[in-house]
Amino acid sequence: MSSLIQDSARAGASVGLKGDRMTINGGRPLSGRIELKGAKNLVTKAMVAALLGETPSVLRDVPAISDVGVVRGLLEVHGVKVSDGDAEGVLHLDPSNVESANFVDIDAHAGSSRIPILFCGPLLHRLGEAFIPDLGGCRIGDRPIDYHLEVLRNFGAVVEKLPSGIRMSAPNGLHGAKVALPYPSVGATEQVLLTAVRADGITELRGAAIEPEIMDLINILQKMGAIISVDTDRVIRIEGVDALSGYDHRALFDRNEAASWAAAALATNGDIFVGGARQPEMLTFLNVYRKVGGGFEIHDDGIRFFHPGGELNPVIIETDVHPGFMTDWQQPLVVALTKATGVSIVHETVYEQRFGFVDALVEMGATIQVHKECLGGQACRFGQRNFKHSAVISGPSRLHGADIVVPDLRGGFSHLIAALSAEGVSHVSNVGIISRGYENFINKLEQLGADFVLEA
Ligand SMILES: CC(=O)N[C@H]1[C@@H](OP(=O)(O)OP(=O)(O)OC[C@H]2O[C@@H](n3ccc(=O)[nH]c3=O)[C@H](O)[C@@H]2O)O[C@H](CO)[C@@H](O)[C@@H]1O
Ligand SMILES: C=C(OP(=O)(O)O)C(=O)O
Repeated sequence: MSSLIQDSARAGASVGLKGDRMTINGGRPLSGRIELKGAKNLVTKAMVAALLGETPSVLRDVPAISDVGVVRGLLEVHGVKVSDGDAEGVLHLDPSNVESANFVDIDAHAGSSRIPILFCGPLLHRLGEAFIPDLGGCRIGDRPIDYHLEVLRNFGAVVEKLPSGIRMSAPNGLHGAKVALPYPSVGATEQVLLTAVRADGITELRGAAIEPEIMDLINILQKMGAIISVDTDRVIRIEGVDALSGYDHRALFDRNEAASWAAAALATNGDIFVGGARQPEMLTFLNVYRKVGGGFEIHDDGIRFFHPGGELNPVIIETDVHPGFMTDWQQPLVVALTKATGVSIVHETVYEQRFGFVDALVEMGATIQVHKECLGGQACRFGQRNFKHSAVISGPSRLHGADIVVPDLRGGFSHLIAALSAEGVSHVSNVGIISRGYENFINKLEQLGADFVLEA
């Protein structure tokens, strides 16, 4: 096992560990049981929410992924004492010293993840100012932060762009506002929540994202003392309160990791029990999985995903905001679709550049073409903008081993399962990036019987 990858997950190294390479001998079905912890896309935000409390918080089921390490480092820079609990996956977050912290090291966190932008509201409430370094995250599109900045201005923040990041202040405090998002952005919705809960007065957010991870963040904020109602048609109302306390919360499971292992089971002819996965948050994924021909069984303690034998079916899907088909599920599923008999279409409507990873699949023998047009669904924001955001996948293809370089988190997982399902040997570089969002993926692959060697 690569100690580099495991250490990075614990200590929270920021990005991919270049040089980390796996040699994979493909063609073996992945089979066995793995356990999920909390969702990357909730846990990191829940950690930021602890900044809003006047007393310590306890977060449970925290995965050992590098994105958690990044947020931990940022919180510590701001004076939050973060310590591991007695049990695995428990974090204690004590924000009592935030006001006296001297955050000189903030630049060291530039380019590490997208989470720093969510520190704005809590820091403006506590300190009256915030400095946000340049953001990181997967390069799957331009990923602007214009909605975030506009939202913060609506609350009364003054935003100043600097060469190395953004400085923000709130000379007159933050006040509840009427906000309408042009697109239901997950991050901008979280920005509103984390800012409005302690703003003076009432906030009404229209066009909100309603992903399960956002609903769990609302659960946490309510535990802290916030007053938030979720109405129909993407409207969220927040009554600001004067003070919030800490929380004790078990994080929602990682449905994106669950979908990734489900795709791995299908692509490798395997059978994987994903402990901790739940049906309600995966309803849309399960419908597509069934249409493709994947087998699943729902149990109280998880979901079993398996290839039932026979041919897989092609599908036409469109990624979308919740309750649609999550964009983060798309990349691993495309690998399974290379094994389906016929033509599948995947129209990516959330990110304009999320098909870069298919070049490696084509090199491995897949037949995939990407197009600028909106294929197989409704016209989306990218149709007129020259982005290759629709993929046509013709199968079934027999993939063969190749030398590939992991481009991003989900693309990296897709490359892994492509190599595991291929005939022959593949060399996959830059695999450290995968530990941004997949806890102990090396151990899990070992548990599932994958045949590979790690080179540091
Ligand atoms: C850490 C985390 O939770 N990441 C998730 C989060 O990312 P993230 O919160 O960054 O994604 P958003 O929902 O904000 O982005 C959706 C779309 O809105 C656009 N946009 C967003 C903000 C903005 O200010 N301006 C703007 O134009 C983006 O470029 C993108 O095209 O939601 C995505 C969509 O479910 C997921 O793929 C990511 O895994
Ligand atoms: C796009 C993703 O994450 P991030 O927003 O952290 O880059 C993802 O988890 O697939």
